[in-house]
Parts: sequence; structure tokens; C-alpha cells
Amino acid sequence: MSKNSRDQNAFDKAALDYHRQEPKGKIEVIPSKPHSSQRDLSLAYSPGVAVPCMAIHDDPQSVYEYTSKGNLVAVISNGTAVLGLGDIGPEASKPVMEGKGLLFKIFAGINVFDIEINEKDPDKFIETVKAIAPTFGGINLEDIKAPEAFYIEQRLKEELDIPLMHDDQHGTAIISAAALINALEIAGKKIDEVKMVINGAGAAAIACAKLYISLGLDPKNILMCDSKGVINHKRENLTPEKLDFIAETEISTLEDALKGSDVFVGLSKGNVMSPEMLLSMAKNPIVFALANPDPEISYDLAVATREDVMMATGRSDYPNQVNNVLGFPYIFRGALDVQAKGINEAMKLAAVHALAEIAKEPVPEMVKLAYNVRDISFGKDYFIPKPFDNRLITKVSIAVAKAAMESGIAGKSIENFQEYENQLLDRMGRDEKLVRMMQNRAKANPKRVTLGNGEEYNILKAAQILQEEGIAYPSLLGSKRLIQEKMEEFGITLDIPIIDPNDDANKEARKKYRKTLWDKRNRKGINEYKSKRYVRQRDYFGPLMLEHGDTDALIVGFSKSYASVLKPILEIIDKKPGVNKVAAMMMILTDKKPLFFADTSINKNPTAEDLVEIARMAEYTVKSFAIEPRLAMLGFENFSAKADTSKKVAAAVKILHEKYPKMIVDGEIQPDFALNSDHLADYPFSKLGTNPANVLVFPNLESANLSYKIIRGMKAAQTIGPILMGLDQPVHVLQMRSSVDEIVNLATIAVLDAQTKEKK
Ligand SMILES: NC(=O)C1=CN([C@@H]2O[C@H](COP(=O)(O)OP(=O)(O)OC[C@H]3O[C@@H](n4cnc5c(N)ncnc54)[C@H](OP(=O)(O)O)[C@@H]3O)[C@@H](O)[C@H]2O)C=CC1
Ligand SMILES: CC(=O)C(=O)O
Ligand SMILES: [Mg+2]
Repeated sequence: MSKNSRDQNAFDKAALDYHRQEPKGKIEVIPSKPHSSQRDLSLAYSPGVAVPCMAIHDDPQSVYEYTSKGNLVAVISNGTAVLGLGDIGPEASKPVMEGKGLLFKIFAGINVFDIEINEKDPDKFIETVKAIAPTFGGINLEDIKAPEAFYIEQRLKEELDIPLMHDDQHGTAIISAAALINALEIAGKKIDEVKMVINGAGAAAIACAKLYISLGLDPKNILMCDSKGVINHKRENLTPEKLDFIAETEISTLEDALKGSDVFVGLSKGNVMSPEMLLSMAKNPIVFALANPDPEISYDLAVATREDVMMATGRSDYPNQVNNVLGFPYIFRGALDVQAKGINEAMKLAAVHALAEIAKEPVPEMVKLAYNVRDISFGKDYFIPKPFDNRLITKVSIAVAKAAMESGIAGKSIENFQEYENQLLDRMGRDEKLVRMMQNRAKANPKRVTLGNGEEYNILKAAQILQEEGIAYPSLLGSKRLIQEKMEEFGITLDIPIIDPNDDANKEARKKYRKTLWDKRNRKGINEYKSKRYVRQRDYFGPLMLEHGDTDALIVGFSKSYASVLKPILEIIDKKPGVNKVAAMMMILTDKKPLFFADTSINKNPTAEDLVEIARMAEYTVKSFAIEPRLAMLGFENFSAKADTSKKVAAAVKILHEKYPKMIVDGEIQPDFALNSDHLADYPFSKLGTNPANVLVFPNLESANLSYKIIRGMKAAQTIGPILMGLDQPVHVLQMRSSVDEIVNLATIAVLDAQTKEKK
């Protein structure tokens, strides 16, 4: 089996495992109201529920006030044109529709019910959608084949008064039009002069062609091809939509159509464009190969064939991803927020121009960090925004909402757009964006990460994910025999280094590590005998590997107490220059925004000076995640410094204010006040203002450790860490019995540390 087909098989298996993992699929329903007491239940259901029922009966519009309708979209398909896979049926389309639900949620905070309808007859399909429409604030039609898709969408638009869009038509048209405007500008070509070949004459292709024409493309300059070749005057039995694109030409093949053309837009099937065809196009050709999952010509082949090609695909693993994910979350967000009666041309054009403009503006640091690039700017490799760009939700949704209001189809108005922008940004905090950003940064420059306890299932699984995802080059530390036995027992195949401190192969390593240990610790209680013995133990071997550059990062501590694993690390690894203390911080991914707790694991009873160091290190580390740190120095009193603990915290705050006046830090303050803008308003003198803190520095280890352990124990939020701060090497100690996700996340942070170290 070739490496590529092995990789493909591994990827296919990972895709099945991902979907099959409990809870199966990708979407679940979570109650959004308290439901623990008898009173809650009597409000949520009978008798309380009758009150909003009757309120809606009296005023139907109030359904937006009392139910989830206003933020609920139906993603509906009959499975007749699923991606580029064709008519695979409603059940088989469900993973795509659930996936779309996931994207709606993570990018725009919109809830989705995916609905797969077993109905190919357009009229019956329409009746079904109409019958269930009252449930929803909007409807996204998906992967319905042409020509039925045109009729279905047209009638539903006429007969329903909620935002409705066939995404394969208009989402694709909007995103690709924005990309086209920008690509033409970079290529120095004019839309009314270019010759375009559109391969595919289905839902996406026809809608794209129409939108490009409305932007100035000359219909005479389009050659459209379907599965039978160019749509020209010789063709018979064409659908009404194809009739609009008949070309007066003798050209009948894609190959001939492409000769001398400026732009190719592929919305057909994978691998139908050859290098020869690409070579026959005009200078600086624009190629949008948008079929999913395989483009009409692969990115690598296209750029290897021609240096001057301006290339986009529908895929996330190459530059210029033209995919409707850049549009539908934000178009529906804007439309829902003004209760638009539909999605009209003005709203679509507003989205096109907003998207095109974002790509031309300087790219925010957060986006660069997310993609681990020093610089990206408008040009050949970047002419359409990237999916993890926060500006999408503000700029596109606002543009769409404004267009709906101005074109008179908004059911309600937004009065204050600044406030609306803040609400949109707030929505974006409610997901695992930070984790995705960190993983993307790691993937861009993966490092060698050695994982202790290589014989544990969770460690093996984490290593597998790190390798498959390309986040790191993992290796396992431990007994080779035991690790191999366990891999076999768990059915895990992993082709990665196993480092056994006792292996004969590591004789030379043991020798040099012993010398280092001896040099560092001979006046601190380690004699020669001990140094010989210790280098055979993995708790010492791992940090020594790191110290010698034999690995880039180390993750240990899965099965032992934190203190016992930390001891050899502190004995071997130096502190960062200028740092006196080592401390640990937990990242807590709440449903609103990430919070950071310090010091959760190392300094039992820090002095005021220690707290200052901990706060400084926490500030530095949080900044490295591209988050502005706002620190609250916690106590159980607010700005009164009566108790001894409060006095200590107040003293630390005084030093911080004097020495680092630019730091956003204040206290002593109670956590519920520090996290609540209304409560903060009672202390107008505070450096936090009314903007809640995101970094909580606790007065002692017990309070920090117990606080995060309660959160972890209750599974109230995902926790990542402890992130070890102050050491000169990328090493982190796991919480005992960490989950696979926790290990992967901490290893990801270790890769980022190693990248930072490399840059220095
Ligand atoms: N990147 C993105 O954001 C998006 C990409 N797409 C991709 O576009 C493609 C089409 O989707 P959609 O329009 O919804 O599907 P449809 O089923 O509506 O249309 C498919 C079209 O492709 C044509 N076609 C099939 N094989 C060939 C071929 N060898 N040469 C030329 N044309 C061919 C069909 O021709 P005929 O009419 O003769 O049957 C038909 O016109 C899919 O691969 C899909 O993944 C779609 C939406 C968004
Ligand atoms: C992206 C998408 O909607 C498709 O390929 O069908
Ligand atoms: Mg689709």
C-alpha cells in the first residue's frame, strides 16, 4: 500500500471515528433555561407555558419574543446533490447537514435543526417545507440538485416570509463573486472584458453566472459547460436555466472553451481540468476550482503547472478557500437579527462587497496568529478572507442587516449599530475558537513533542491525534515492551518513536544526560550513584532530553502527583532569564469567553511579591494567545484590605500599579464582582472599569486549585492546563488522568511554546 493511500485510509477511519464517537453525530439539543426546581418546571411546562402560548396566539409576532424561533434555522435537503457526490439520498446527506449546523453555531451562534426529507417531487417537497416553516426563523436549503432547486427555491421565497436561501446557489455566488472582484483587481483585468468558462450548469453554476453578470460580466463572454460539454446553439433539450446561457459558438468541449480564457469557475466534479487545459488559458489566469471534496484541478497541480495562476478551491487546506462557509453564517445572522422577510439582491450584494473589502484591509494579529503566518496581505495568495477571521461576523452581518433595513424587508430595526457589533463579537466568544486557533498555529510549524506514560490509552490516543492532525511530531517515553504490548491490546497502530530510557540504544544519551545531571545537582544532594540511577527513570530522562534539544517539548505527569513529576523538571530546567518564580495557570473555556486562573499548582502561599510575579507571567502568557489580559487580583473582600489575605493582595496591587502602570489589573476583589460589569460599576476608580476581568490571580494555591477543580469535576467548562509559566523550556505537567482532549490541548500549547522559543 502506498504512503498516500495509507494516509487516506487513516484519514477515512478518523472521519468515521469522529462521527461515531458518543454522542453520535455532531449536533445535540441543550435546554437554555434553568430546569432544576419544581418552580422552573412549572414555568417551562404546564401550567406556566400556557401563558406565552396565549400571548403568541393574540400577537403572532411575539413568537420571536417567547420562543427560540428567532435564532433557529432549518438546514433542509433531499440529498440529491450532496457536495460533488451526487444523489446519495437523504440519510447519506445527514452528516453534511449536521456539519452545516455545527458551522452555523460556531461561526454565528445560530441554532440549527437539520432536516432530511425523503422527497424528490418538487411540489411535495415544497409543501413539506412550508408545513414545518413556522418552527424556524430562517431556512437554508442545501444540496438539492438543479433544475429542481431553482423551482423549489423560487416558490418557497414567494410563499414564505422568513429569510430563505438555497446556499449552493447564492452562498457560493456571493463568496465567489467577492473573490472574483479581488482576483481581477490583482490580475489587472476588468470584469466587463474578461472571458470566462464556467464548468457545471447546476444550482451553484447558474446562480454564480447570474450574480457575476449583475456585477458587470458580459454574458457574451461566458462559455458554460455541463456534463455533455459546452452549452451552445447545437444543444437540444436544455432546461430553461441553461437556455439563458446558450453561446453562439461552434466550440463544444471544455478543452477548446478554455483556450485563451481569463477565468475558469469550476462547479462540477473533481479532476476534470488537465494541466494542458490550464496552460492554454490567457496570462494570469484566474482558476476557481470549487467542486468538493476534490476540486476540478488540485491546488498543487495548478500552481506546479503555471506560476502566474491565481488559484482558489473550496478546501480549507490551501490558500483562498472559496467556500460558502464564509457567507451563510453571517448572512443568516444579519437577516435573523432584523427579522428580514427574505434574503433579497440588496442583501446579497452587500455581503459580496463586505467580503471583498475585508480581504483588502490589514489583517488583524489574531488572524495571523490563527494561521501562524507572520504576514498576510491582499495579493495572489490572499484575496478572500479566512474562515477564522472575527471581522466576518461583524462586517458581513452588519452589511446584510443594514441592506435589509434599507431595502424595506426588515421586520425590525437595529437602532445602535455599535451596540449590535458588540453583541456579535460577544457571540463569537461562545465557542472553542481559541482551541482551533491554537491548533492551526501549531499545525503551521509542528514540533517534536515527547509524551510521558506512553503505555496509557489516553496518551496513545492523544499521540495518534497529534500525529494525524499534524499538530506535532509525537514520541512516547516509557518502557518499549510495555508500550508495544499496550498498543496491541488497544488496537492502536502508531508509527512514531518510542523512547525507552533503559534501552541499549540510549546508552550514549544516558551518558551525556548523567553528566548534565551531575553538573547541575552535585552540590544539591545528587551523588554519582544517584545520577546513574536517575537517568534510567523517565521522570529525569524526559527533562534531560529537552535540555539537550533531543526533543522540542515535553508533556508528563499523566499518572503521578503533580509535585513528584515537577521536582525533576525544576532540578534540570532553568527558569527564564529574569524570572524568579515558576507558576501554573489554567485556561477555562467558558461558554462566554476564555478565563485564566493562576497560580493553580505551584506556590502554596505566595507573598505580595510572588503575586506580582505570578500576575506578570500570567499577563505575558495570555497575551501570547492574542487575548488582551485584564487581571483581577482576587480576595474575599472588595477594596477594603481588612483581612490578612486581603492586605497581601492589596500590597501586590500597589506594587503592580506603581511598577507597571499600563497593566490592566486591580483588586483585591471578589470573583463574582470581577466578572460582572454591573457590579464593577460600583467601583469606578478601578483600573478594570466596567469591562470584566479574564485573568483571575488567586491569593493562594488552595483557592485557585479548588476553584478550577470544581469546574473540572462538574464538567462545567473545558479546562486546559496547567500551563507551566516561567521555565526556559516547553514543558507542561498534566493533571492526573487527563482526558485525551486535555492532553492534545496541552501538547498544542507546548508546540506553540517551542515555536516561540525558536523565534527568539
Ligand atoms: N466551494 C463551494 O462553496 C461550493 C461548491 N459546490 C460544488 O459545486 C459542484 C456542483 O454543485 P451543485 O451546483 O449544487 O450541483 P448540481 O447537481 O445542481 O449541478 C452539478 C452540475 O455539474 C455538472 N457536471 C457534472 N459532471 C460534469 C463534468 N464532468 N463536466 C462539466 N459539468 C459537469 C452537471 O451537469 P448536467 O447538468 O449535465 O448534469 C450539473 O450541471 C459540487 O461539486 C459542489 O461540491 C457547490 C456549492 C458550494
Ligand atoms: C460547500 C457546499 O455547500 C458544497 O460543496 O455543496
Ligand atoms: Mg452544498
